[in-house]
Amino acid sequence: MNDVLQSLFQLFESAPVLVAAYDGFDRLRYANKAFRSAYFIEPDETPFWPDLMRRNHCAKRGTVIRAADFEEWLISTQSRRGKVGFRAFETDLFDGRWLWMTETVREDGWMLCIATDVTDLKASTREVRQDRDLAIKASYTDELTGVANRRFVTARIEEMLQRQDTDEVSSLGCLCVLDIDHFKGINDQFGHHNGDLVLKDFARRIHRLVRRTDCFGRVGGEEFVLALPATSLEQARLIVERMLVGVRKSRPLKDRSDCKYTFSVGVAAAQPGDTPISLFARADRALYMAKLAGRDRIHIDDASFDRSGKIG
Ligand SMILES: Nc1nc2c(ncn2[C@@H]2O[C@H](COP(=O)(O)OP(=O)(O)OP(=O)(O)O)[C@@H](O)[C@H]2O)c(=O)[nH]1
Repeated sequence: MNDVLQSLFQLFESAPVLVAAYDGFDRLRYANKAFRSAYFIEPDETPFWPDLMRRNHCAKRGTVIRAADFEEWLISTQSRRGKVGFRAFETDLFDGRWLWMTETVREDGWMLCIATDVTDLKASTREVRQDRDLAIKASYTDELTGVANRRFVTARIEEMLQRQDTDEVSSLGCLCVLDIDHFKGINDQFGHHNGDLVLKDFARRIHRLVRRTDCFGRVGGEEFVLALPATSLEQARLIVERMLVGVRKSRPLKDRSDCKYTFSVGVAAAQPGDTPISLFARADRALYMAKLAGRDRIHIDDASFDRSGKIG
């Protein structure tokens, strides 16, 4: 086996295809020579993907990013990156090359990237393919905040519910419904445009605390969901508590330091036989309880306790 691994490693190093592996935290753990050269990575470096993209973008090298605002592009891309088992797309580099990039993702979040140079391939129809990729991206993205939309998140919840390879109820995962408190009041007091900025601030803050294996998206006006596969109620509670603290500190409007906001969360643990609708209904009921109890808090669905017997 060691011989095979060694030969494989040598083949990767000499191959013209770009090969890389990222761990569940999106840290580069392996890149062959072709990959390191395309993205300007030293042999002993293991950067996080966002840092790698940011530094290459600043130096105008590596991937060409056409978005006007790099950080907004990053949030939008990260909210879908590594959340599906496999995807493939065309991308171009500052050096003029076009790559056909594939991403294969394991359940624990590790990702294998393999890219081939397709610069000379069907260049005349490239624009059509790019338009198709942009349309696919748009169909999964919430236009205002850039995070995933209802369609994308629902598909991830379905996948979470299909992973019934365990008897432990708590390890199927949890669904959280997050809703900004008194959002109508924010619109009324600060105006609709500023209300939009609050929504964007919320999406950005929550997104920072979302793990690669989780999925966060906007499903309605001021309503968001967070799917946490293979996560116990106790772990879910800890994750959401950190989000509540982060949002409490936020002052989302530059010129209005008096503008602050909170949100409430309902959490339900997935049960065997659940559908996205039944699970969402329980989390939504828990959200209602959190609102009733005074807002700016988390409420865990009572049935989730009953069935798992304990928290976690
Ligand atoms: N600025 C802005 N407002 C939106 C958007 N979508 C929905 N809204 C507003 O969000 C508000 C939601 O208000 P409600 O559902 O009454 O709830 P709330 O005021 O947040 O109160 P609680 O949820 O009970 O804490 C409504 O006034 C909507 O018009 C949007 O994209 N941008």
